[in-house]
Amino acid sequence: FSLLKKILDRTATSKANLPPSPWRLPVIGNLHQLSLYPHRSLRSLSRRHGPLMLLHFGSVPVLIVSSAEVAHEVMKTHDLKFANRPIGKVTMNFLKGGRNLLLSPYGEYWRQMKSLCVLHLLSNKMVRSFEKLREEELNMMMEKLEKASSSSSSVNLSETIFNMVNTVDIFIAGTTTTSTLLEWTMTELIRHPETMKKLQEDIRTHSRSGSYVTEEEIGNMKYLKAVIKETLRIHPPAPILIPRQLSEDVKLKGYDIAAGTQVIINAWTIQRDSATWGSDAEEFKPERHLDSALDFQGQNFMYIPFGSGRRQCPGIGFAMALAEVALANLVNRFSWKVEARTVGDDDQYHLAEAFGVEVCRKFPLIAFPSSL
Ligand code: HEM
Repeated sequence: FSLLKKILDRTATSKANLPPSPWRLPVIGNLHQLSLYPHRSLRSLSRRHGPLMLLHFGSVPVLIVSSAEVAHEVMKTHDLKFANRPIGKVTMNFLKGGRNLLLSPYGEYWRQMKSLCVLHLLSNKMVRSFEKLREEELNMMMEKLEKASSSSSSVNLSETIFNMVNTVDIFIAGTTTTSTLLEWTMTELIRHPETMKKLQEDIRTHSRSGSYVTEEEIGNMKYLKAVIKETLRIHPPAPILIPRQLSEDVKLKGYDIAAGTQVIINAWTIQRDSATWGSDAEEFKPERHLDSALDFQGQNFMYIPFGSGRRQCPGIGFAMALAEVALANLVNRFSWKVEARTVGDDDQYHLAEAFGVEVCRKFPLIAFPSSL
C-alpha cells in the first residue's frame, strides 16, 4: 500500500502545475545557489525565474516570494493556510515542544500567547508605561557619549546601541532587531550629512527643552519618522522575514503548492523593487515617506518590514517607542563623524552585511561624537 501511495503521490506531483524552479542537484537541491547573503542570492534567482519560484533546500520544498503582489496572496488572501512556521525536531526539543510564540504552530496555544502579547505585554499602554525606563537607559548612554566627546575619542556605536537596547528588555525577537535598526539608521545618517542636518532641524523645531528630547515631543517629528521608515525599507533587520509553512494545499497564482511547503518572503527584494518604488529604489531617501500613507501594519505589501497577517510582529510599538526617542537624542546632542578610511571603498565598508538571526553591519560602527 505504501509503495502504491508513493507512486500515486509522485504521479499527482508530476501532474501538478508547479512554480518555476532553478535546476537543482541531487541531495542538496538548490542549497549551493545560496550565498552567505540569502536575500541577495534569492533576488538574483527571482530575476531569472519570477516572483514566485520553488526551491529545494535539500529535499525540503521552499517557496520564494519576491513581489508585493504575491506577498499579498500569501499574507492576506491565504494568510490562514500560511500561518504555520517550519520547525524541525531539534528546535522543537530545544524549545520544549515549540512552546514559544515566534515558532509555535498556528493553533490555540499560539492564539492565546499572541493575544496576551498584543493586548497586555506589548500594548500601547504598557509600552508608554516604560517611558521612564527608556529615559534612564538613554541617559546612561548619553553620559558615556559625553565622556567620549570631551576627550575627543571614538565610540563603538554598534556596541553602545546594542547594550542600551539589551538592558531594557529580554526578548530575543525584540532586542537585536531594534539595535540593528538604530545601527543602520546612524550609518545612513553619517553617510548622508544633508539628511542628518534636516533631521536635527526637525528635532530642534519640535523639542522645547534643552538636552533630553522626550517621547511626547517626538509625536510631531515627521522627518524623524520618515528617516526610520526609510531605514526599515532599505535595511529591514529581518530581510526574509521569519519563514512560514503551508498547512494545506493551495493554488497560488495558478500554481499548485503542496501542504508542508516552507515559504520565504523576501521583503528586502520587495522593498527595493523599482517597479513599485521608482528608479531610485536603491537610494536612501526619507523624503519619499513624507507625503505617504504607508505605515508598519503590513496592509500595503510593497512595505512589510514587520511582516503582515496573523503572524505579524506584535512588537512594532515597543520597537518604535525606543528607536524614535533613542535616535532623537543621539543626533540632537551630538554631531557624528567616522574616521576617514585610508584603504578601500567607504560604502563597501559601511554597507557590508553580516547575515545571522537578522542582517546587521559586518563591521561595527566606530564613530566620534562631539557635543553640539
Ligand atoms: C525593528 C524591530 C523589529 C523588527 C524589524 C521585527 C520584525 C519581525 C518580523 C519580520 C516578524 C515576522 C512577521 C511575519 O511572519 O509576518 C516578527 C515576528 C515577531 N516579533 Fe518582531 N520585529 C521587531 C521588534 C520586535 C519586538 C520589540 C518584539 C517584542 C518585544 C518582537 C517580537 C516578535 C514576536 C514574538 C514575533 C512572532 C509573532 C508570531 O509568530 O506570531 N519583535 N518580527
